[in-house]
Amino acid sequence: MSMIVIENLSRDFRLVKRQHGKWGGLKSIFNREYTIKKAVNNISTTINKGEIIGFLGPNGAGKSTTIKMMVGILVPSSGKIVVNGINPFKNRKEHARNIGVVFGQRTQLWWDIPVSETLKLLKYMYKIPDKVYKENLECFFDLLSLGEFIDIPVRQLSLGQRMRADICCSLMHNPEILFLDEPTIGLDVVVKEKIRNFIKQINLVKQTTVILTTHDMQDIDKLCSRVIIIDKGTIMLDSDLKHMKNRFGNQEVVVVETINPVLDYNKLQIPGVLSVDLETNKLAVTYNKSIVNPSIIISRIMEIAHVRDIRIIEVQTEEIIRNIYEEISSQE
Ligand SMILES: Nc1ncnc2c1ncn2[C@@H]1O[C@H](COP(=O)(O)OP(=O)(O)OP(=O)(O)O)[C@@H](O)[C@H]1O
Repeated sequence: MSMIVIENLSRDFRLVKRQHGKWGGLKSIFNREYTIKKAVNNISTTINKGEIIGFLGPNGAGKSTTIKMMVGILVPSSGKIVVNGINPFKNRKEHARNIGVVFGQRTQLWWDIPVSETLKLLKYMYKIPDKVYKENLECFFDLLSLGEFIDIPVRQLSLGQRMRADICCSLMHNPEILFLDEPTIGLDVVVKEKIRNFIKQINLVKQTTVILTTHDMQDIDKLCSRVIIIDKGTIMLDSDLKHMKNRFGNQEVVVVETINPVLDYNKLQIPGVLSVDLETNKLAVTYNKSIVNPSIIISRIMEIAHVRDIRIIEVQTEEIIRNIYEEISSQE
């Protein structure tokens, strides 16, 4: 079932053109000229119920602008956007009941009151039935360890506690879709892991659709089944995560520890081998796995060395995304 349908969606911003020279500032007051910035340029995609989408792109690519249109706080310049059957901008009230939103950089909680009071206010605002409120509070209490800080005013919370509170509040009304903008930014590894496990669990149990923007590739690896990469307002890649890894991450490295130094390493110059790095008693062979099978490389190594240990290292998502960004920028 389609949860979000986007067709030829664009959003322009009108920027005042700076006039140069001595009288430039004065001239631009009386005779304004504008340039048009195409922040989102004719994008189309469909997101299904229960998907967790990593919405990626370099700084200024158009991620936040797209999310703001999905959330209903920015009106598109052209094109169509339907979220759970609703036009987000025209039916903002109805839309608000369907979505949860968390921006990592700023909180949506009331600064001076404890999280427990905020939750009661949300119950009232969203008209959350007693049963749903109780069930969700019980479920989120343990998963997010709310007990540590639920009665403390928000302004006294650490970043990790505040983020857990924000995520809890965004889900109390059982939204169909959760928008997360950099949910793990600035958090320590333990809290990051807690938040990722929580999102995964909610997605599994409630089939909540999740749209996630992040610059942390561990978020992508641990959560997302699909990634959409945007740059200069245009979708550059919309792919299943596994498929993306196969397409762009076709390199692996065989790392071998040897008993004696390897002398005859020229025997490893076979088609598909990209590089051979040699240290005393250590050898790292990088190869294209769609051209050569690691077993061939390993058997060649066995012929020329006494092996103590052998490992195959997969290329990390971080590196794959970096390769894709580099490829995108080299096409400009
Ligand atoms: N209100 C605005 N007025 C003018 N230009 C804007 C406005 N909002 C965004 N832009 C421009 O639109 C482009 C896309 O911005 P956007 O914030 O959507 O990028 P982003 O992918 O979210 O970047 P980041 O990862 O840095 O948050 C940028 O060039 C930005 O300067």
